[in-house]
Amino acid sequence: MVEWTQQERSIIAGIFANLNYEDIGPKALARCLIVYPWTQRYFGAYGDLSTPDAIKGNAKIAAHGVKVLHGLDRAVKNMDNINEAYSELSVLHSDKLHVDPDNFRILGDCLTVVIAANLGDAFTVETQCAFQKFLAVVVFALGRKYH
Ligand code: HEM
Repeated sequence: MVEWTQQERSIIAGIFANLNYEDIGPKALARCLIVYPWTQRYFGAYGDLSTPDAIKGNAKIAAHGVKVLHGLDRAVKNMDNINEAYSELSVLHSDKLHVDPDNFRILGDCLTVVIAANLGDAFTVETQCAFQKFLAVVVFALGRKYH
């Protein structure tokens, strides 16, 4: 079981309490698709992804970016039982969507970049440590139902 310090808990809660989901979610997913283009293969039904501008202006991608970010709320609200919180989403991404689980880490990295750019100096080393740990636990939980 993962142990969280009070400081880690308050940093994670603080990041999400101040997060603009409609801004950060689309930016993180768009970066993922642009910087790591093989991740586009799962979004074939989303329309034009042919250029970085097309991806950044794609409303379906933007909406899905918001949805993914809200998917992380589940972990924030269940810090002591993240595996259980993600068991259904893990099955979905593995059995139904066949998303390569390496991509979870990649998306997490893109999210880190976007949040860091947004927070500027407030994204301290302590903030990055707590957020990185949080993402590692989420990525592990999402990968649990792969077989
Ligand atoms: C932080 C990691 C991730 C979280 C929290 C997450 C969360 C979610 C959520 C909440 C949904 C909607 C499920 C539903 O409709 O019931 C979803 C669907 C989906 N996810 Fe993820 N996801 C993550 C990573 C990824 C990655 C890395 C990819 C591919 C590169 C991906 C591809 C998809 C696709 C293709 C769908 C279905 C979209 C659709 O139905 O239009 N996800 N994800």
